[in-house]
Amino acid sequence: MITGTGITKTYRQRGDVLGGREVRALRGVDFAVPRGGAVSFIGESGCGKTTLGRIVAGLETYDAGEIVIDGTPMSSLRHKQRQAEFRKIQLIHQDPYSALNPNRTIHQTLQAPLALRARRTGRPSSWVDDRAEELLSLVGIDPGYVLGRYPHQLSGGMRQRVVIARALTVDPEMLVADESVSMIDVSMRLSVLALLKDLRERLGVSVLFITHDIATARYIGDSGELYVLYRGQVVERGLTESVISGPVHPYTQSLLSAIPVLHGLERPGHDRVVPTEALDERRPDTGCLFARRCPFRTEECTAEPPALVRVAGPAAEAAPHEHACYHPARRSVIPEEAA
Ligand SMILES: Nc1ncnc2c1ncn2[C@@H]1O[C@H](COP(=O)(O)OP(=O)(O)OP(=O)(O)O)[C@@H](O)[C@H]1O
Repeated sequence: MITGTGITKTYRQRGDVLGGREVRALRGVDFAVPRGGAVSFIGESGCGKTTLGRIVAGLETYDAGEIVIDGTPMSSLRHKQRQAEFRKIQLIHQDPYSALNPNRTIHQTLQAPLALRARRTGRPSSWVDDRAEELLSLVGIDPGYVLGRYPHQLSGGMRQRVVIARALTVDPEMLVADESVSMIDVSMRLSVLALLKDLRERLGVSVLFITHDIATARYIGDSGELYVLYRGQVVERGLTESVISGPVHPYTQSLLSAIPVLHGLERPGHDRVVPTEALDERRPDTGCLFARRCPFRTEECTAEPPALVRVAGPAAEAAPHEHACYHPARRSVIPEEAA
């Protein structure tokens, strides 16, 4: 189980006339990813998704909050121990062109971390090659074909699978896939998604998925949870299906309304949610961060920030459906027509 509480991160950007401005990338984010679970974070560009993914994978520092891995708070550990714990969480680099060393064969790429693992766990050196073959088969590629080759000799899809095989060399508990930095094309994206889903089912590895595409979040996290991030804050969360089929926060509704109608599943309604005002990060917010763009705002919204609370109604679901809004309502969403 991997949890985060109150994760906060502010970047100081240089080059401003006033000598730098602060960007509050994350403002107290709480999350929990159970073992074998799937959690997706969704939100528009700049909402802090990539920052969160990098923090969870131990690649970025945070200003406040706590990450707990299998019951151990990371703040209680020394640097080396913390690194060892964060190794349980592997970020899958979604740019297979730069993620692999071009001067190393796939065998060399996998051999280095596996040899380290063999030493740490007292396994014989013969285990290294067997495991490399096993991992490549697991991600659906023929070891005989790829082991002796260099990255440039492989297709983009194969390279992406090698990147995932390399992440698996340390037997991670969780994979973090940040699709918002993805450089791969649509068909490759789909096969990576299918592979992640398969690995989750077969290995019990949990998946933290970061995307701006609600259809992707639905596919990857069909039995998991969806968190909607807006300007560094979770504004709605719950089981993926309940959030998608019954969003109550106007921001989630505006995200959903941007999905093209593909199968006639989403029906038009009368009160489409459309953000009314462009965002200006420099204006201070006193209440709800979405208030300035929200068509349902009242005075209350700009006075005090709303807390994350349970959606009213029977609470029979495995994970509570929560929202941070003074005017939550199941408004119908009008998706844009597919061109
Ligand atoms: N290293 C950095 N230095 C300064 N500001 C940063 C840095 N990294 C991110 N930011 C800022 O923090 C905010 C959140 O960025 P982040 O990349 O986490 O968002 P995102 O939701 O992943 O966006 P995208 O989908 O475009 O990747 C943005 O305003 C961004 O400009």
